[in-house]
Amino acid sequence: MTIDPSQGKDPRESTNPEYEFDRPVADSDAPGGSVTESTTRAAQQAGQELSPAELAATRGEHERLAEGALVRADELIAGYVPGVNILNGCDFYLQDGELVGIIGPNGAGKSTLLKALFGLIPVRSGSVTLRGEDITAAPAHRLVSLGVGYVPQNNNVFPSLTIEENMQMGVYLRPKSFRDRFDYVAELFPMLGQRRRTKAGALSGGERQMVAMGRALMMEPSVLLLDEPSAGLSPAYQDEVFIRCRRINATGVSIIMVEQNARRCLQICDRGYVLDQGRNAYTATGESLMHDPKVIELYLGTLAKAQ
Ligand SMILES: Nc1ncnc2c1ncn2[C@@H]1O[C@H](COP(=O)(O)OP(=O)(O)OP(=O)(O)O)[C@@H](O)[C@H]1O
Repeated sequence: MTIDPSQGKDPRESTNPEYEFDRPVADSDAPGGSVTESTTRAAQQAGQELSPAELAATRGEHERLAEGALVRADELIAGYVPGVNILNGCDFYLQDGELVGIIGPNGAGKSTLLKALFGLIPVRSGSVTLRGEDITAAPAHRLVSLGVGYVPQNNNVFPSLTIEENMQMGVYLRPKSFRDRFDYVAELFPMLGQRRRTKAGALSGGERQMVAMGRALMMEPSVLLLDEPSAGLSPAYQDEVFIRCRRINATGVSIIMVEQNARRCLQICDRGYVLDQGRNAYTATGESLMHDPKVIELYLGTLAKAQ
C-alpha cells in the first residue's frame, strides 16, 4: 500500500516551527457554518455555570452540528470514584475527516473524555455513538474491530519487543495484513522501517510515540484517539508529532487529539473543544479559538498573548 505524496501536503502543515499558516481560516470553514457568535457568547461564560436557557441553546447547537457525525457523545457523565463525576454532561462530535483537538486546564477531564469514548471508564449516563451505532462502554477489542484506534499517553509500547513485534501486536486481529499495513506505517514513520529490529525500550520518548501511533494505525482505523501525543517530548519532536498527525489525517483518518500544548494543537486542528470542569465550554475552528481573547486569557496564557 502506498501513500499519495500529494496527500501528505496540507496547507496547514508548515516547516515553520511556529506553524504560521498562509491560509486565512474563515468561520464558515467550521463544519456546520459560522461559530463566531456562539464562540464569543460561550467564551464570555467560560468558568461560569450556564443557566437552563443557555444550556438548552448550547445543546440545540450541538444537536444541529453533530448530525451525521462519525463519533458523537451526548451528555456524558462519567468518573472514576463512586459519587464523583469528572465528566459533567459533556457533548462532543467528530465529523468524518476532521482533526479535532481538545484543550483545557489541568484536571478538566480531557483524558477522561477520551477514555469514556473508548469505553475505558464507566459511563454513568449519556451515550457514545460511532456512525450512529451505540458504542457506549463497548469493549476495546470491539472498538478496534470497528475501526477505532486509541493511543494512551503513557505505557503505550511493549518495551521488551522490537518495533516490528510491536507492529505485529497492533494487527493481531488481522495478521495477514501485516506486510501491507507495515509498509503504510513505515511510509508515514520511516524510522519504524529502518529500525524495525530495535527494541522499543531502547527508543527515545519521541520515537516511542511514533511506535505507539504506528501500532494503532496497523489496524487501519478510521478514527484515532490520541492522548497528549506531544507530552514529554522535546520541541523538535513535538513538531514532528504534530506534522505526522496532519499527514495521518490527510490519508483519511479522522483524529481526536487531547493536548496540553494548546497553541500548537489549535494551529493544526480543524476544530477545537475547550473543556472546562468536565463540560465542553465551547467549540469552534482552531483558528477562531486561537484568536479568541477569552481563550487566550484563560487557556493559552501570557506566551500566546505575546505572540
Ligand atoms: N484513575 C483515576 N482515578 C481517580 N481519579 C482520576 C483518575 N484519573 C484521573 N482522575 C481525576 O480526574 C480528573 C480529570 O483528570 P484528567 O486526566 O481527565 O484531566 P485532564 O484534563 O486530562 O488533565 P491533565 O492535562 O492534567 O492530564 C482529575 O481530577 C484527576 O485527578
